[in-house]
This record gives sequence, C-alpha cells and structure tokens, in this order.
Amino acid sequence: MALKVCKFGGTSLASADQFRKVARIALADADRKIVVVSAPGKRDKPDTKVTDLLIAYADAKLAGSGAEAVEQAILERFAGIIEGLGLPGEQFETVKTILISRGEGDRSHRARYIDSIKALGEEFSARLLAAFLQKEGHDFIYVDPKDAGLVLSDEPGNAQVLPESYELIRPLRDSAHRIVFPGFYGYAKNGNLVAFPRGGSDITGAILAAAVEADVYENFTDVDNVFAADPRVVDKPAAIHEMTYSEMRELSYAGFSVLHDEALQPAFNAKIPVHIRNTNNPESKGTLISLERHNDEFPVVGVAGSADFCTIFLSKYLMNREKGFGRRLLQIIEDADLSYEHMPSGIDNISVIIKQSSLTPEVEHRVLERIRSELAPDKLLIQRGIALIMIVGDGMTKQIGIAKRATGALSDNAINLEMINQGASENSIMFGIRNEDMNKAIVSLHNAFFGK
Ligand SMILES: Nc1ncnc2c1ncn2[C@@H]1O[C@H](COP(=O)(O)OP(=O)(O)O)[C@@H](O)[C@H]1O
Ligand SMILES: N[C@@H](CC(=O)OP(=O)(O)O)C(=O)O
Repeated sequence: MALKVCKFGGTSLASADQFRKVARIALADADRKIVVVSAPGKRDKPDTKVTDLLIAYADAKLAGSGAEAVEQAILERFAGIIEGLGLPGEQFETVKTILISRGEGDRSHRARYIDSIKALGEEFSARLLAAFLQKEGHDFIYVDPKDAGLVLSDEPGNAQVLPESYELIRPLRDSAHRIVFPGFYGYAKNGNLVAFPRGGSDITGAILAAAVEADVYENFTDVDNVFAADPRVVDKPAAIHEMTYSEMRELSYAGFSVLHDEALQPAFNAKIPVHIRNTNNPESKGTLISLERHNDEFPVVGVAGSADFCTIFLSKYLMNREKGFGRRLLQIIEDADLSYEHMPSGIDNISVIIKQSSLTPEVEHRVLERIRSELAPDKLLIQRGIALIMIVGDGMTKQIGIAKRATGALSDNAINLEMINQGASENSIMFGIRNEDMNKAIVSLHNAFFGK
C-alpha cells in the first residue's frame, strides 16, 4: 500500500462546499493517510482570507480598538462552515471560546502574539474537517503539531523546521488512524507557537511527507496544473505537466505563488515527488515535480517575476585586485541585519540586490554611509522599484540562443533592461527591469518561448 500526504490550500477550504470536496478527495483514495489543511481562503476575488482576518484581529487587540467587528467576521466564516457541514452547535462554541481566550493571551511580544492568533485558522480548519469526516463515519483524527513533534526555530512568522522534527514525526506513518493536520505552524523548543512565513502550509505538507517517507506529496490547489507563467498576468499560459525540483524552486522563489519555495527542500532531500492538483477538478493531470523530467520539449519551463527590489551599485577601478572587497561589502549588509537576493558583478563593479521592504530609509542611510567610508567606491548608486524576472529551465544549458531570444523579446516590447544575471546553476537567467514593465515583460517572454 502506498502512502500519500495531501495538502489542501486555503481556496480549497473556503466554504462548507469546498470542505465537502476536500473530504471527497481524501476518501477517494485510502492511501491518503495524512491530510494537511490551510485556513479558509477567499471564496471570491473581493473576499478576505481567514488568516488576514486573524492578523487584523490580533492587530486590533494590540491597538486596543476595533477587535469586535473582526471577531464577528471570523466567527461568521466558521459559523457558515460549521452549519454547512451539519456539525453540531458545540463546534461553534468551541471555536468562539478558543478565539476569545487566545485573544486575551500574553501580548507582551507582538510577533509571538500575532502568530498565536493567526495559526487558529489552520487549527479550526483541521478540527472541523476531522469532525466532519468522523461524523460521516470515517476513521480520521485531528493531530496537533505539538503532539506530533513539529519543532521549529523560534522565529515568529518566519520559522524554519529543526532537523529533529523528522524523527519525531515519523511514527505518524504507523498511526492506526488517518490524520488531519493543521498547516502553517509548529512549536519552538521553548514551547512557543511559531508560524512559518505566509503560505507556509505547503511547507508543513512537505515536512510531513518527508518525515513519513510518503510515496507522493499531493498539493491540492485551485488550478489544473502549474502554468508557464502566472495565469493572472498571461492569458491562457502554457500548461506544464512535469518539472524538476530545481526548476520549481527557482520559479516559486521568483513569483509562482502556487507552491511555497521553502516547500521544495524537504521534498527534494527525501526524493518525494510533489504532485500539484486541482481540488475543483481532481481528474485533471496536474503537474509532477521530481528529480528529472522526461518532457524536454521546452528548454524553458517558466517565466516568473516579482517586484519591489532595490539595487546597491558600486564601481571602483581595480576592484578586482582589492582583496576582501566583496567580503567587507557583505559584512556591512549583514551588520545591518539584511539578507541579499543576488549579487551580479563585473571587473570593476558589483551590485547587491535587496528586498525593498527590508531597506528602511534609516537602514539605507547607515549602509550607504559605511560603504562610502569603508570601501571608498568611485560610484555608489541606489536604485529602487526594480522587478526581477526569471526565465527558468534545466534544458537551457543545452540550447544556445536562449538569452538572445529573451533579450530580443524584451527589446521588441520596448522594455529597458537594467541588469542581466545568469545563476551559477545555469538553469535560470534573471533580468532586472523597472517595476512598471513587469507584467509586459512576463507576457512577452512567455510568448517568445511558448508561442501564442
Ligand atoms: N505559474 C503559475 N501556475 C499556476 N498558478 C499560479 C502560477 N503563478 C501564480 N499562480 C497562482 O497561484 C494560485 C494558487 O496558489 P494559492 O493561492 O497559494 O493557492 P492555495 O489557496 O491552494 O494555497 C493560483 O490560483 C494562481 O493564480
Ligand atoms: N493560511 C496561511 C498559510 C497558507 O499556506 O495558506 P494558503 O494555503 O491559503 O496559501 C496563509 O494565508 O499564509
């Protein structure tokens, strides 16, 4: 008998009807032993994800006003699900009691308090799905991340799994019952609840799949497959049915929100194939992400983009002969508690690319001052509003002319290139352009490689 871990995203659990679809899928295959769930997501475009409501609730509690209206909105979402699933009224009372008592919890550490509240969306989803499956006569139980041993680093809102989790979680494999498990959070060694970054239920699913050595990690979402570009940007993008871990890692980092980029590593390390599937159309083929792909029809499998980076550019004559220049530059970045995304360089120049959100005016001032005084560059520029576009494909190494095709498509569409960088792994090329050109660039690159 095979063992499958399946994860359902927020859109898959947005309403009682969606919960029923999830239950149907879980029950359709007895191998689906572990079901990981997200908090209810958007029912339609203008709707709000429960996680965002919970964050607003925590913020209002911290601010000391406005919490009642948000509390009402959260309870309404769950009341609709509980009623629609025909669950008893006590379920609603439990949700309400837990929400209110968590809201009254320790607020002395802002980020910890927010994590403790925002994790409730996943906890309630998992408890309600387990209750519904039990009511229908199926042997599913709710398992808490603390009891399972999901131990994370103590970094609120940005936690990472600790290696010992895998051994601790492994026994779930032999559980006598099938399991519903909340995504998105775990516990630090000191007992604090800590959440992964946003979208982190994908990470929980991958960790569980690796820990129990699942045959496949099924990630159910609301699209039939991964597309070669974001379907909200490109009209009818090409469907991609097979990709490698490294291709998906690059693309999810660069903007494919369909799978969290940090979910690839656990699956890759344990060699567990990841199958992206559609909750609303489970018959569709989906996308299989594994070590190798057999379809090498396309040298490029995807084009992704994300906005709002900034570049710190330095040039200095004979930089190449100055020992330790790069190290000292990176030390300044590290001392400012910044992480950098890329660092393209030439003989006499170097650029460091940083997420704009992390570079506040005060940090920027401090960093530029230190660079000026300690590295004495001939030129020092900072440019904001940069979007990074990535074209990715393991087959790129084998084909010549990829960069030419890409730059040709960009120039044909009057998009000015600020920067170009090929990753050391040679399966991606990155283009830096202005934020405002991002969508146009994604469309033109998609059309250049996948036709229209
Ligand atoms: N290249 C892509 N292929 C497929 N979907 C993509 C891509 N890029 C972005 N998306 C978006 O990702 C969404 C699914 O991810 P997400 O909203 O996080 O789902 P979930 O609620 O299942 O976690 C899709 O609805 C789609 O709009
Ligand atoms: N609910 C969390 C975690 C998550 O993974 O959600 P989703 O599966 O809807 O992306 C969030 O919104 O960040």
